[in-house]
Amino acid sequence: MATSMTLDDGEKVLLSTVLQFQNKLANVFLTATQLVVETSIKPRSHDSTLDARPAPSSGPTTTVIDLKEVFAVRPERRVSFKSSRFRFSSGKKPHLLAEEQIEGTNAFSLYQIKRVSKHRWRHKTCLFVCRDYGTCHIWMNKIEEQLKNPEWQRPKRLLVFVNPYGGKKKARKIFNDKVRPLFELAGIYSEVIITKRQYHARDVVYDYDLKTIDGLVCVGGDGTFSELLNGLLDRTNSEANIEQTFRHKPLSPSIRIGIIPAGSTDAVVCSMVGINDPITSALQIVLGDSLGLDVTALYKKEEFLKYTLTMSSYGYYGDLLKDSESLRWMGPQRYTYSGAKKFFANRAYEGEVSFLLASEEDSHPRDQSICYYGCEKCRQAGLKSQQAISLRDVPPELDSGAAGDTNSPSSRVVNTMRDGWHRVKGRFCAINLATISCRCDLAMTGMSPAAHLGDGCMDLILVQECSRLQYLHHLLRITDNKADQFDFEYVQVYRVKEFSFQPLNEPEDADEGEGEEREGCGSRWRKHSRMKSSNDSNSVWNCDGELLEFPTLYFQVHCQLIRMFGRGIEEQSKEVTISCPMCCGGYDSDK
Ligand SMILES: Nc1ncnc2c1ncn2[C@@H]1O[C@H](COP(=O)(O)OP(=O)(O)OP(=O)(O)O)[C@@H](O)[C@H]1O
Repeated sequence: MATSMTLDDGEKVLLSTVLQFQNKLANVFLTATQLVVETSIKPRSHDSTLDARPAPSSGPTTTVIDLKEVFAVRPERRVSFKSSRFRFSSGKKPHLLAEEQIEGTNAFSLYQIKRVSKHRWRHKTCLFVCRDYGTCHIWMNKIEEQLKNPEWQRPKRLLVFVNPYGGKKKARKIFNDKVRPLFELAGIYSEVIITKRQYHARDVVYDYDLKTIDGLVCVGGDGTFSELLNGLLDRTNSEANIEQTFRHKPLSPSIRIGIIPAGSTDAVVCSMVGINDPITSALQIVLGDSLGLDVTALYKKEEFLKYTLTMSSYGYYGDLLKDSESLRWMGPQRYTYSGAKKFFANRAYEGEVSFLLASEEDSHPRDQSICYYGCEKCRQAGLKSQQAISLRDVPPELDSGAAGDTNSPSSRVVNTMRDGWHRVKGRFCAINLATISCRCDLAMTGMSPAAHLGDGCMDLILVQECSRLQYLHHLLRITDNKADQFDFEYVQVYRVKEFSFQPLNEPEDADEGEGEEREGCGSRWRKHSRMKSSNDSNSVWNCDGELLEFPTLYFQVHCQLIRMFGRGIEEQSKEVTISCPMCCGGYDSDK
């Protein structure tokens, strides 16, 4: 069975035999990355070992299975090898008529990803029947060996946090019914922690022996993920003696994080996968793909507060969050209710935003280039940030004088300062800063549809004071997949690297000396949600769904600081809906 032949594409054949596939005899060739099945063949009658014929050329009878998308190989019940006696029992599932005269099985199934509509993944099984037990054993072992390809970095041990409190409170069920079976099938051991309180996940991450696991998984919403992210980054910095001072350079953790959506918004998952579907996310973790995500460091003036990843908003979304906090009993509906309430209030807040524009080559939020799987912009940015890691530019001089106006619309003044910083003074209904596109059920293309996952930039969206009707137009466009939500005179959007906001009336610090401090930790971890420094003329910040009640903040984005399990959004046109009753119908993971 072992062979020295190669396929047409030059891949070395590791194993080749005649097997039974879809009730037909087939030449099957295994390489390090593929299983090539050539059907419509007759075995040579004189060949008692049923060794395969020469390498197949691709044609209509050739099926290529990409092993990168296979996550398990499992024995099946024994089946007659003779194709005339190979029959299915009733129904879709290929339960086979067993012939159990010889001990051990002669059949195995491959568990492979299948793409269904709208970025949704499921899995299918492909059954192969061998002539005898020995052949089956050799095939299964050899395939398992290839699935352990170290380049694919598939996790074997995971620490899983399940938040039973977030979203519709279904995280536990989602994990047990939909995720755990897939992890077990893929041979992944998972230690499960059900979170008991706020910051439980963060505290565990801080103390856990991370060397014993290949990744962290959060079954929850953006808030739970944010806790893991912050715990992990704080710990990584602390262990590397990096002080989280103003504009510090955080170190990238070596461990990856995966998210199974079970929250209210699930913006991180939607932006990474294109859909909030627990099975799809579980399958992406199982396959071990990696994705670098930008992370934004957030400072209160010069004091480091935390890292954020989705959206930080002042004005409308800040007020909305504040109002919805006491309505958690309503579940995700609370956001719709508070959203309507704050829309009718139609408040605007006065202040000054300063930002450092991304360079031209970093693209623009309205260039309509969507961040898809294999995104070239993110790849280039990742390379660039690796090279430039030690060549950080000088800190901004926020107080330096204005050097001139750029494209200043009548309603405001945009000043460019000597060091490339821009400044806009005005009254704003909303100031939104999106590190990633922030897709969710209500806004399927996201708050900033062309934002990238790992280009080292944030999209700054400024909505100037406007009428209710005008604001409604803008909001409706966000929920409309095809319309441009930035195409209004009162909306400006910029791609930026750094950003700061100063309200017109700086409130006095009410939280000096308050807040929780974590001992033995490089950084100070405060309970920011308790921090209050607002007054009536100011709004509050909604940072990744957490309320920060003082307005003067500074943000700096770090290119691909965290590595996630996932592959990014696949372009719809490349997705294929596979419907194969012979081998795919039986073991759908969504059953
Ligand atoms: N057992 C628990 N009891 C109370 N709060 C908890 C518990 N476990 C975790 N939490 C907290 O629940 C908060 C909300 O969780 P999460 O973000 O996952 O859900 P969500 O807010 O509904 O979803 P999203 O953030 O996507 O809108 C987190 O900040 C987390 O600290």
